Amino acid sequence: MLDKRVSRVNSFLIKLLSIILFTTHYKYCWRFCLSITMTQAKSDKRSGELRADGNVFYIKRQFFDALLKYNESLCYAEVDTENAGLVYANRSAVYFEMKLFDKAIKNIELAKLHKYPEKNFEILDRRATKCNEMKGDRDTTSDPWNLFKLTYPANKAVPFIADCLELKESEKYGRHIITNKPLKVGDVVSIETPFCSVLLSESKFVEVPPANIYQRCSNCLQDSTLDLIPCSTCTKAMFCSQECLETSYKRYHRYECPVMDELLSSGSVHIALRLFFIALSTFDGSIETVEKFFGENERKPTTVFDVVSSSSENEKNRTRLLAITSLMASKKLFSLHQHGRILSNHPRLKSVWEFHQEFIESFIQKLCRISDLNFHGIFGGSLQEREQNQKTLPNDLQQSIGTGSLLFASLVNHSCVNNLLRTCVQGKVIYVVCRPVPNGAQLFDCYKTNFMKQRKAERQARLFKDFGFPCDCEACALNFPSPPALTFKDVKLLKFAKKADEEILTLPRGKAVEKYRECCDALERNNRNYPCIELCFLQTTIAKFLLNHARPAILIP
Ligand SMILES: C[S@@+](CC[C@H](N)C(=O)[O-])C[C@H]1O[C@@H](n2cnc3c(N)ncnc32)[C@H](O)[C@@H]1O
Repeated sequence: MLDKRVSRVNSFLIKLLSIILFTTHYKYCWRFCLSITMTQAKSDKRSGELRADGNVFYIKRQFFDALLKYNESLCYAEVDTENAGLVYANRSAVYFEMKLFDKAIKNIELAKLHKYPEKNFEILDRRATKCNEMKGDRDTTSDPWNLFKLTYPANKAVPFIADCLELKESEKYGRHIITNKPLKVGDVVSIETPFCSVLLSESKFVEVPPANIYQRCSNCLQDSTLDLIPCSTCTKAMFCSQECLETSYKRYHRYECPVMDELLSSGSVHIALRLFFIALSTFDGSIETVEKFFGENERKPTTVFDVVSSSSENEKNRTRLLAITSLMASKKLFSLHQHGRILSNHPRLKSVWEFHQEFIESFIQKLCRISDLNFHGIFGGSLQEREQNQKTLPNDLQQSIGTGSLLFASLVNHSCVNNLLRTCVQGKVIYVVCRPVPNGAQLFDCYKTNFMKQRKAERQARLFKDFGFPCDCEACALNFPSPPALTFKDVKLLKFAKKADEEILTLPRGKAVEKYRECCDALERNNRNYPCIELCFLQTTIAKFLLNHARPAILIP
């Protein structure tokens, strides 16, 4: 009994003490909740451990895993020590074994530039000589860019889209894109580099490749067969070239570098903050000028079509920033807690945040609302070679690797019976025509609610909830039947379509391209029968082909 009373008194005293401590030191408790993780520092010890892990994979001829470990090791290598040189030399050995002789030579040069021990230069020189002798041995004809080229001359103002595309505006559709020329199935109408894109390191919503940040360029999202160079300061960003490194540093990485760990685990916060950093750099770091510029141009609706091709790069970026902030925004209210936490602890931006918090919050809130309707997923194929007996599943063709803000694609409206397919090659977003489009007609993407996969009520509810418009596309207005109610009209074509669908992923690249072209022709010639099961099959087949063809040309064993 006595014990019980003592224990109750004790627990009361502990609670009282905690309350006193919390209230007297609440300032510090608050600070503790607010603190952020700064990016992990370089460490030769860690670099050495990772290199050793890479060597184990190299010996087992698991080159993909070896390169990943070497990349991580490079990121941790301290500046001006021999560690980086040793890793570059090891990477050159992997590329030599893979018969990628240009990459092997490039890595030998990098090793020499990064303090690789001079006494061992001889080993590298011998490898370089062999590379030069064996160069040309490897077939690189399977480059996806052979197929992904604009079908028509480029638009003068927007050079990455076909010149037949025009921007229109109407009460019903808002801004939208039409063609002033009939378009055929298979036509490539845009190849867009996102204005800003971020690599995902993890995501609650989609599966992201492991160690994604050591697989692709942090700036343009290219994979470069893992031949990347590290940021010289942080351990969480790699680049496909010196140019990408410098561009990224100039545009945003100088602000991201100290807080990369925090950004990479922050999901969609990352892209909103990156856009804010780009805005800041575009105005030479002056938040006052950013505020003035957006204040003055607030009511000036701008699109990518307003970018003046003869203007300076900085002028173009100002217009592009206005085009981003002119995109449609949702009405949701986003929590800016995480953004604020990062900025208020940022070693360079603390005071900017303190004195301009109101403007920064309203600017970031706007970006979050825009991202809700307009940011696109960026996809990439796995870089790792599969085992022969492992069947390729359509869902595995491309994985989510990043998020991007796209100035042109964000002007393309939705239809449940879309006439465009979207695919991604090396971080660029490509639109390919998948149904004939007559002169003057609108181009439509599909916001994930295709009539072949979902019934009308379900599609309409989702579109209204996520994008706020009542869809009355052809499929919704004419009540297109969804499978299994969808019937066939031409049994011969149905047989062809089924066979093409079965074999498109297993044919060698060249043969697959021929089959794809046959499918495009069949879709073009039989469009009058739309909708029917055989044409829907053909569309699924070309979609699969485009995803598969967009995968990296060189896979790593
Ligand atoms: C990515 S934006 C497309 C461009 C947009 N129309 C504009 O003016 O900026 C997406 C928004 O466009 C509108 N939208 C897209 N497809 C539509 C359609 N089929 N009918 C009506 N509005 C549509 C919706 O408001 C949607 O939230």
